[in-house]
Amino acid sequence: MDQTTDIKIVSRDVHVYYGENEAIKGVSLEIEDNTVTAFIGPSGCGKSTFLRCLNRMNDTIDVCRVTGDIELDGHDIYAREIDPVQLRARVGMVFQKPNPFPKSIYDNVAYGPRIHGLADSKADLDAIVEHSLRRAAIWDEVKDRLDAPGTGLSGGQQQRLCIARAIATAPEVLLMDEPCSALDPIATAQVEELIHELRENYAVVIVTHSMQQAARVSQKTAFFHLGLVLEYDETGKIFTNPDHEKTQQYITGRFG
Ligand SMILES: Nc1ncnc2c1ncn2[C@@H]1O[C@H](COP(=O)(O)OP(=O)(O)OP(=O)(O)O)[C@@H](O)[C@H]1O
Repeated sequence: MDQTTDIKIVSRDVHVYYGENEAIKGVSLEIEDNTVTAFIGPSGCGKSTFLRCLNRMNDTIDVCRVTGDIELDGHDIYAREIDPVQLRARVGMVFQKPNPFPKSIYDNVAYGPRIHGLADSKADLDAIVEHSLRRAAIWDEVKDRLDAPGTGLSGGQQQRLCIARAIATAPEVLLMDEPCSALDPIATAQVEELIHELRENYAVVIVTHSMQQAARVSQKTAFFHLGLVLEYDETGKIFTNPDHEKTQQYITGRFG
């Protein structure tokens, strides 16, 4: 069997500054396609900051400055000709708190395809909306009320709607910043199951505070500490036999 995995994103010597504060201090990492990669590490070590570099969400923070290289399929995402809005359609993001637009369920999902001109007709758009909601494992729950407001759904449903919204622009990468932290255990299990399935089509990168979640959903894990990646390996290795003492201390709950 062919064991080679395509590399989707490469970062080289990435540094991130908020004003004078250096939050990321030289991170080089290769993120594989069709793989769930977990970012773990103590609070404030830079996981979200680094995640936001991967689709240039940090551009929206005035004091934030990024140096180094990040390539998606071999192309520099910080190159002058790259439109960050187009980039974010290819590298979608799901946030900690479900944040549906104050629009109908249908329009939440249709929004991205509309602004990116991905549908030629109403039938096309309907098909994209249905496909995205099915892919996000929420179609059966909402198909009879597509005109109802997205904000009226339960927290877990809202998060799956946000995942459907991210999928609707046909991204290649999905970034998830603690996507289950506002969800109850049942909704968390549904989203974790979904993450597992999404790996078939996307490179998924998830920031999580839950060791159990990282162990359950990811194949690769990066351990962040004080703005550096101290260890990056197969998830099984990180959780059973890490190379670094700090990783061992963190996964066994001795700090963080
Ligand atoms: N918008 C911002 N403006 C200024 N400093 C920021 C901003 N966002 C993050 N920082 C700082 O950057 C550092 C890394 O924060 P970041 O949120 O990336 O860490 P994290 O590992 O994701 O933390 P947590 O697990 O608590 O979410 C911290 O020192 C934080 O205070």
